Amino acid sequence: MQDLDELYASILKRKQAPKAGSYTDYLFDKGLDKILKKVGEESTEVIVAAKNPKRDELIYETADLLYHLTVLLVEKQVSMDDIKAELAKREGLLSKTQDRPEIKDL
Ligand SMILES: N=c1c2ncn([C@@H]3O[C@H](COP(=O)(O)OP(=O)(O)OP(=O)(O)O)[C@@H](O)[C@H]3O)c2ncn1[C@@H]1O[C@H](COP(=O)(O)O)[C@@H](O)[C@H]1O
Repeated sequence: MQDLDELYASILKRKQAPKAGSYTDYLFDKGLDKILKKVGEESTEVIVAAKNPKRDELIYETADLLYHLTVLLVEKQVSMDDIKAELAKREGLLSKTQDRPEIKDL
């Protein structure tokens, strides 16, 4: 079992200590444009899979997308804690809008 924090840590480790034959290293070597291309491709594959009745395909493609997104975050030096902090801010904002329907409807 690997959660997103562990995935981030192993990708960051590859960035700091390259390992021969690692696909992650290959992406870092190719650089930002290649990583962005993969994020775009994997996003499209998630959309296609979601239109398909096979639940397994959506799970597989989502895992691919999360992996490539995590490579992008490491490349851009954005941490999982940065993302969690942003989500936490929204949680606060959302609970406030629940008390203010005029904002929720915007
Ligand atoms: N979670 C993943 C993961 N998900 C997908 N992939 C790789 O992503 C690639 C995507 O396949 P595609 O067919 O889309 O691409 P491709 O045709 O092989 O390659 P491109 O020429 O398109 O770049 C495959 O080679 C997968 O093995 C991953 N590679 C690594 N990880 C994790 O990343 C960490 C570091 O692993 P290494 O890359 O082995 O160092 C470990 O925790 C791994 O479990």
